Amino acid sequence: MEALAPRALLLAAAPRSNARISIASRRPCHRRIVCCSHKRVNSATVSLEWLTSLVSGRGRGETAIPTAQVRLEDLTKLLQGSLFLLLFKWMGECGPVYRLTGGPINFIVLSDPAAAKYVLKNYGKYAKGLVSEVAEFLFGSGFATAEGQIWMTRRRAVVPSLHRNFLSTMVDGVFCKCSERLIDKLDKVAQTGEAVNMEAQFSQLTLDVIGLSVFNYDFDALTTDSPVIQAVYTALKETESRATDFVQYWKVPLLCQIDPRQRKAAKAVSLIRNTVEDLVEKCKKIVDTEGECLEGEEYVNKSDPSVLRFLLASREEVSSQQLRDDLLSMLVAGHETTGSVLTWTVYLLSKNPLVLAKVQEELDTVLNGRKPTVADTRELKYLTRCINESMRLYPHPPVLIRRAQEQDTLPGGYKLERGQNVMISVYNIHHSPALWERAEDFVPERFDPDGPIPNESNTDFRYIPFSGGARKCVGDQFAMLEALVTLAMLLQRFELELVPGQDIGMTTGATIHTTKGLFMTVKRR
Ligand code: HEM
Repeated sequence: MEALAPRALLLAAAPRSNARISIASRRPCHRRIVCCSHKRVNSATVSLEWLTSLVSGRGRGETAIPTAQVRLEDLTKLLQGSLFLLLFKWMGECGPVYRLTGGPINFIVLSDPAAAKYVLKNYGKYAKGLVSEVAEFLFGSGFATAEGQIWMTRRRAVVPSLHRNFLSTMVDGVFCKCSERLIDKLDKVAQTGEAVNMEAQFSQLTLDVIGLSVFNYDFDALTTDSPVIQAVYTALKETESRATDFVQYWKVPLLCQIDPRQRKAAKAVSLIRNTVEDLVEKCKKIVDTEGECLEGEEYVNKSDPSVLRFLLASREEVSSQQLRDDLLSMLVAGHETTGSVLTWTVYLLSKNPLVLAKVQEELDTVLNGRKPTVADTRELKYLTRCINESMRLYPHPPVLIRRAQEQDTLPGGYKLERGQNVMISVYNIHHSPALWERAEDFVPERFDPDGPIPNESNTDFRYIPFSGGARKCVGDQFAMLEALVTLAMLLQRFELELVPGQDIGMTTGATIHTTKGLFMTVKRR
């Protein structure tokens, strides 16, 4: 949820027509960002060391933390919205702990599992901070970004709704149902031989899944192309932008009414909120007419096992607005994340035919053409490792953000001031050659299929696709089952081949997206 397009860095680095920037070899001008006395020069030869050296004197006692050098050639990646790739490059230059700064931006970037573990396990000392502030316009007081007491109470209320009994009901009632819908759609495509954008299909499928599971509402996005998908994407992009805007102009209501970006974001948020509100109202009416519902394990056996129904049935007192914001949190957090996991897993499998063949052999042995049950998913060990490995290579989101609530010292002796923003680069940790053999290769076997499912605890925070500590993902089991069932159904039925000649670039919209889609041809097996 927190991947960043560093607008302030971008603006600071962009060679504007009247930009006054200094040449690397000259003494840096120690005034604020737009320094004044240096001549304009050919942008191609300009280094931006001045930008980073501006703050080299900042924060006494932090000298042990090197500062990343932002250069002009970094602009392309910044413009493509793939800051996380630059964070990786800077890790190579600066090591696993460094400072990233420019204009109002000042982050300590962590690519070290011990430091990440420390920060994630010390929620309280390290709050969500910046993320909560910039995402408030979307999530309101929803528990995905709320802090302190609200977060604690609401997380406690929601977690039982994702009980394993709930998940087993979901496998057939929702995951298989939505996958069948996708299969029907792909069957038609297979007959025409046309290429299909699988990224878009997975985004639609996961919206249908989260709609049914959280609200018992069928968006039917696979058939009708719901506007909610674009709205969620727009709102998350706006969250990213706000995290790195030079001037927080969006705090001024009048400017929000004028600025096209803000108007677009406001429209998107209002669409999402209205949708959630309608669904809550509908469900309330049903619950009222049925009288008191059952809770917990008994409850999930009822015909509507949605999270909303569970929360309405619970004895926990909650305002309508808080309920709506919590559900919105789940809708947004649970949609694109799983969609992106499906996209990149299918991409990786299509690039690794031997791995794909092994997956299909496992599917044929375990399922023999059947739909998977919960028990079957436990036997799909190799496919599970493919998903685990896909989330290592493509973590969603690629960075996590926290803010130090007090002065502190990280493992390794790195001192942080109170209020310091921290970026944990999950992408860097997952790609670090110091931590992984053949770090850039897709090797599902690196996680023993007969061993435990990799997580933050059994890898000592080398593997953290669902984060760790108190704010760890609440939907991790849900997401893994959803991905397993979808891929099992899809890959036993179809051969998916990448359309040749595509440039599958990466960008972020909280999760890692492709830049132009993932076009594939589909053939029945
Ligand atoms: C493979 C898919 C998914 C991935 C990779 C993923 C990843 C994450 C990560 C990394 C966090 C923690 C962020 C942080 O530490 O700052 C998180 C939080 C969260 N996720 Fe997921 N998630 C996935 C699926 C889901 C699903 C399906 C749901 C809902 C059913 C969900 C609901 C949430 C919520 C509500 C939070 C906030 C928890 C809190 O702050 O207490 N996620 N997710």
